[in-house]
Amino acid sequence: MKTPPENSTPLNPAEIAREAFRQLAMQKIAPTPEAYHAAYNKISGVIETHNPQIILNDFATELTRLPGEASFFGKRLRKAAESNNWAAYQEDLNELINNQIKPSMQVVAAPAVSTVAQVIAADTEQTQLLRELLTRTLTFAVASLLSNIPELAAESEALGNAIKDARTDAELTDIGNRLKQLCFRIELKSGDIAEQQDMLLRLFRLLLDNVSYLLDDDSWLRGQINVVQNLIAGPVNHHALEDATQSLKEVIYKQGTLKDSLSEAKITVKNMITIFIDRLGSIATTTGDYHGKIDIYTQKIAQAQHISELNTILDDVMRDTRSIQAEALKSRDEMLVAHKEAQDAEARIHLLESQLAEVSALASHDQLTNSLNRRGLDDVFEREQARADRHGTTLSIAMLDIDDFKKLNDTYGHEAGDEALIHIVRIVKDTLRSMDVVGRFGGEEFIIVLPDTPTIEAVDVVGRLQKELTKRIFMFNNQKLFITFSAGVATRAPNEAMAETIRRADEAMYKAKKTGKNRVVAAD
Ligand SMILES: Nc1nc2c(ncn2[C@@H]2O[C@H](COP(=O)(O)OP(=O)(O)OP(=O)(O)O)[C@@H](O)[C@H]2O)c(=O)[nH]1
Repeated sequence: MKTPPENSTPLNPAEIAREAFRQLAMQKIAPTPEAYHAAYNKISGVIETHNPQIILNDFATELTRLPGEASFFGKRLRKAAESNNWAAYQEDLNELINNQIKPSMQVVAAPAVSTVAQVIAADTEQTQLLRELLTRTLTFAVASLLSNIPELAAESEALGNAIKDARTDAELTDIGNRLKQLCFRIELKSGDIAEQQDMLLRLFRLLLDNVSYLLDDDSWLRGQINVVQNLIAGPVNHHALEDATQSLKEVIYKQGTLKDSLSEAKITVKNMITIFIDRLGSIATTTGDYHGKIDIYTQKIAQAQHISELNTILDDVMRDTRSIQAEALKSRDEMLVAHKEAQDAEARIHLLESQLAEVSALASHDQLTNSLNRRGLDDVFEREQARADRHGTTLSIAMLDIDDFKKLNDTYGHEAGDEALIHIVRIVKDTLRSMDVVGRFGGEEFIIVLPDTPTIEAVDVVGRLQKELTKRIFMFNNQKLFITFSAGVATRAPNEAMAETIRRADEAMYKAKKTGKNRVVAAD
C-alpha cells in the first residue's frame, strides 16, 4: 500500500531513483539491491506493511545473510520473488523446510552448521538429563564414596562441575582424559586399601591369638575372644559383623554388671576377715594383760598378811576377770556377725560366678534362635568326633537350608523371616533326641549333629522333621505360611576332618535344592 508524504510534491520514479543513489553514496552504503530498495522506499514515502510479496522477499534476503546452505536457499527464494514466480518460491520453501529446518529439529540430525559447540548448545532433553545424572553421580555419589581420600573426592567433584558447563570439543576431550585418570587412581587406591585391611586383619588375628594364649584359664573372656576369632576366620560380611557385635555387646554389658557385684562381694569378705583378725588380736592382747595381772595377783596373795588385803586383791581379780569375760563375749558376738556376713558374701560370690559362666555361654549361642552358633558347633564337633573315635560309633550331620527364604523375607518382611528361623529351631529341638544338637551355621542354614547315627537313620530323622514342619504350620500375623527346607546328610568317614564332612553335607543339600527342594539327599 503506497502512502505519499503529506504536504509535498510527489517525485517521479526517475527522480526517486537518482535521489536514492545519492543518499546511499552520502551515507557510504554499498548500493546493493536491498539497500537501494530500502532507500527508494524511504524517499518515495512508501510504507509497505503487510504486503506478502515484500515480506517474502525480505525473508529471502534475510536468509542470504546466514552462513552455509541457508544462504543458498535465500538466493533461490529471492530470485523467485523478484521474478514473481511464486510457484518456484513455494517449491524452494518446501525444500528448505524438508531438507534444513525439519532435520535440525531432530535428535540425530546434523545441524546446518556442524560445529561441536552448536551440537552441544542444542542439548536435547535426554542429553541434558544425562549431563545432570553424570554431574550428580560424580559430585555426590562418587565423591562421598571417596570421602576418605580427599584429593580424589575433590577431583570427582571438580569433574562433576566441569561436565555441567562443558560445551566445546576441547573441553569434552579434557574431561574424558581426567575421568580416565580418576578411574585409574581409584583402582590403585582401592588395591592399597584392600591390602591395608588384609594386613590389619592379620595383625588383629595375631593379637587375639596371643591374648587368648595369655588368658588360658579365664574362661569368660576366652568365650568373647573365640567369637571374634571365628568371625574373622571366614569372609567378613556386614550381617555377620552386626550379629557378632550385638552378641558381644550383650555379653560385655552383663559381664560388666556381674563383675562389679562380684568385686563388691569380695571386698565384703575381705573386710570381714580384717575384723576377725583385729578381734583375735585384741583378745590376745586382753588375755595377755590378764595373764600378766594374774601373776602379779599371785605374788600379792603370797605376800598378803591380812585377810582384808586378800579381800581387796580378790575384788581386783574379780573385776579384771569380769572385764575379760565381757571383752571375750563382745569379741564372740562380733565374730559371729562377721562370720555370718562372710558366709553370705561367699554364697553371693558363688551365685555371681555361675551367672558369669551362664553369660559367657551366650558367646556360643545364636541370639535369635537360641541354638548353638558357629563357635558352639565347633565345640560340639570336637567333642563328638572325639567320642565317635573313642567308641568307634558313627557320627552323622545334616545340613538344613530353608527354601525360598529370600522370597519369604521380601514378601512378609524380615521379622517374618526371623520368626520362621525360631519356629524351625523349636521344631527341631522338640523332635530330636536329647543327645542331638542343632546349631545355626549361617543365615538360614542349620546343622544338626547326630551322634551314633548311621546315614540311613539320619535321613529318616530329617524326613521326620520335614513331616513335623508340615504339621506345625508357621503362623505370622495370623497368616499360615508354608515353609520347607532342603537337607543334605553326611556321615563322617573314619578320621575325616569335620570341615570335610560339612562340605559333603553341603554338597548333598545343594543337590536337594537343584532337584526340586523340600527333599533330603545323602552325600556319596
Ligand atoms: N529374616 C532373616 N533373613 C535372613 C537372616 N539371615 C539371612 N537372611 C536372608 O536369607 C536370604 C537367603 O537367600 P538365598 O540365599 O537367596 O536363599 P533362598 O531364597 O532361600 O533360596 P534357595 O536357598 O535357593 O531356596 C537372604 O535374603 C538373607 O538376607 C536372618 O537372620 N533373618
